[in-house]
Amino acid sequence: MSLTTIAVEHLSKTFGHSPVLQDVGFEIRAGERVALVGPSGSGKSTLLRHLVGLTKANRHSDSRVTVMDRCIQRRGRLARGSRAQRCRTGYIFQQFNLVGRLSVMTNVLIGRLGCMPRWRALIGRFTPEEHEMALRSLKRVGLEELAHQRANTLSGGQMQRVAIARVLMQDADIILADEPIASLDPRSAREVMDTLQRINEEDGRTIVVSLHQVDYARDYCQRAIALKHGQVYFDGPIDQLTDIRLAYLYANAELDKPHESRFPASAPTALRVAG
Ligand SMILES: Nc1ncnc2c1ncn2[C@@H]1O[C@H](COP(=O)(O)OP(=O)(O)OP(=O)(O)O)[C@@H](O)[C@H]1O
Repeated sequence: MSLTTIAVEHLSKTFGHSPVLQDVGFEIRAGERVALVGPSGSGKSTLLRHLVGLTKANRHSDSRVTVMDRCIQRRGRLARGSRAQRCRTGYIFQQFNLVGRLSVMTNVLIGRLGCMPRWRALIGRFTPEEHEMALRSLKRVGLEELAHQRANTLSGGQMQRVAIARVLMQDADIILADEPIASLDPRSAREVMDTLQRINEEDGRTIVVSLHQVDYARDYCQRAIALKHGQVYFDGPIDQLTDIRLAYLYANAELDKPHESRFPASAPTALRVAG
């Protein structure tokens, strides 16, 4: 397997008459911790959804999304087997998406459904090994003591950590987190980011996390990909996403011109900085 774990080429997406992503391209290596930043509406969620085939690119574009050497979609068509591939990519949402009336343990076990034989998934029968695995996952996010509590009795931060434990059940090599801390208080947000960082460092799982709060990106990620108006505005080490670049990222203006490209420039204003 190559070191590149996610490759996006010429990705364009238009909703109605609104271009949301325009010729986006980048590569992410296995084990990286990448922050996806940019103003509201710049296309962060749309981009993440393309990586798992939940959204398809424009048909007429020459786009391609490859994850762990397997094509997910090409020219706006899902590749055969892309659903199975989804199992290897965990997805965490801002709103946790837990089933509130079920126990924490059952919510975590649900993460295993996509990897089980269909008949067993249909009747929801989990093996003792899967129960053990769920307990281990809960332990890793520091919530094993809450295993039998109903999910809707947890705090937001705890719910998000349960969502991370659920992703661990997939044994996914890649975790995509779409604004996982947007609705959390600062302390819970740190706990969630600490958990993601620990999983990245201990397991080498690749983490791509979209964030509104750039301070968290600076504290927890090595690299930033910044989107502006659906184009890659910056791609490089997080410490080079300077205050002035951030000011321009969030302002209605352009500062940087392409230079020192590590990958083919995907947009006329993209700044790519070699790590
Ligand atoms: N299914 C859809 N149909 C139509 N428009 C959509 C759809 N999904 C997203 N959009 C539009 O695409 C644009 C980008 O949305 P997206 O959610 O990807 O941005 P974002 O950068 O994640 O924003 P935020 O940070 O506010 O979540 C927005 O204008 C949004 O309204």
